[in-house]
Amino acid sequence: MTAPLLEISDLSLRYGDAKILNRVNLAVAAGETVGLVGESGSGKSSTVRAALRLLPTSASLEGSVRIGGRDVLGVDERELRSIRADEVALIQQDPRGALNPVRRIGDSLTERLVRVHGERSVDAKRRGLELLEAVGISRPEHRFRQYPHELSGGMLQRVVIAAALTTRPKLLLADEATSALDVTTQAEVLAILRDQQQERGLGVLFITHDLHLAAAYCDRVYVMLRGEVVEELSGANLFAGASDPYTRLLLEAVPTIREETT
Ligand SMILES: Nc1ncnc2c1ncn2[C@@H]1O[C@H](COP(=O)(O)OP(=O)(O)OP(=O)(O)O)[C@@H](O)[C@H]1O
Repeated sequence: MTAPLLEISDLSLRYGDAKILNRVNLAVAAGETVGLVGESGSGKSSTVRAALRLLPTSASLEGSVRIGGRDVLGVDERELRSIRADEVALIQQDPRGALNPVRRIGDSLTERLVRVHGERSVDAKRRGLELLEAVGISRPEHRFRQYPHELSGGMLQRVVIAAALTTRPKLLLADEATSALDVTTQAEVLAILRDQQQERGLGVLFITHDLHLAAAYCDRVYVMLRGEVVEELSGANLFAGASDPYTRLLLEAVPTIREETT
């Protein structure tokens, strides 16, 4: 087996006396979709943000995170920027928060390629347009010139996915990336992510509250409780195979959780 794209080992996180993560272990290999589920506050987002060193300075971290074999917690700022630029992309729940409201879609889409990767703007534009088409946006030239407020939430999330893919990451961290979308748009966006993943052999860490979605969409699923990974199951076996009492409780509470999140 090849080395995982993301390997989190014994990761612990504290803010002062508050212990947020306790010896978290998880891995994502190329081509794999790995779910991370657990109730609100269990530490899912903190795990992802810690993996990218996107935490406030008050955070104290122990353990190790390797992305593409590189030691994220040990590298200097320069190498950290290179890991973030080359290896990984983060997609969050709110596309409006991810896009600058006063910049055109096209500029948001191409700026990392031009500014971080030094591509010529004409090449960046070509790639941006190709990706808009790939994520199912019609008339990409027209959309390129528009501003975020002119697009629906579903369309914007497609733009965010396209923007995440511009720099050809190997690993996608999707933190409730489809949770704010209506069911039909969610299904479309998930299908696009799956296509892109298969085409590029991306590894995806997929954080979700939705256990049915995790079971259907993920190859493997980690279950978190109060900052710890309590169980790891295959997606297909999530509902039938859970042995941890908390996982069982979480699964039994599914209708309630789904109502709360809609
Ligand atoms: N900057 C911070 N300072 C102190 N505590 C924090 C900070 N950020 C997060 N926390 C705490 O860490 C815990 C885990 O939060 P986190 O957002 O990782 O959970 P989550 O599982 O992603 O929840 P949700 O699904 O609601 O986003 C929570 O108790 C939260 O209050």
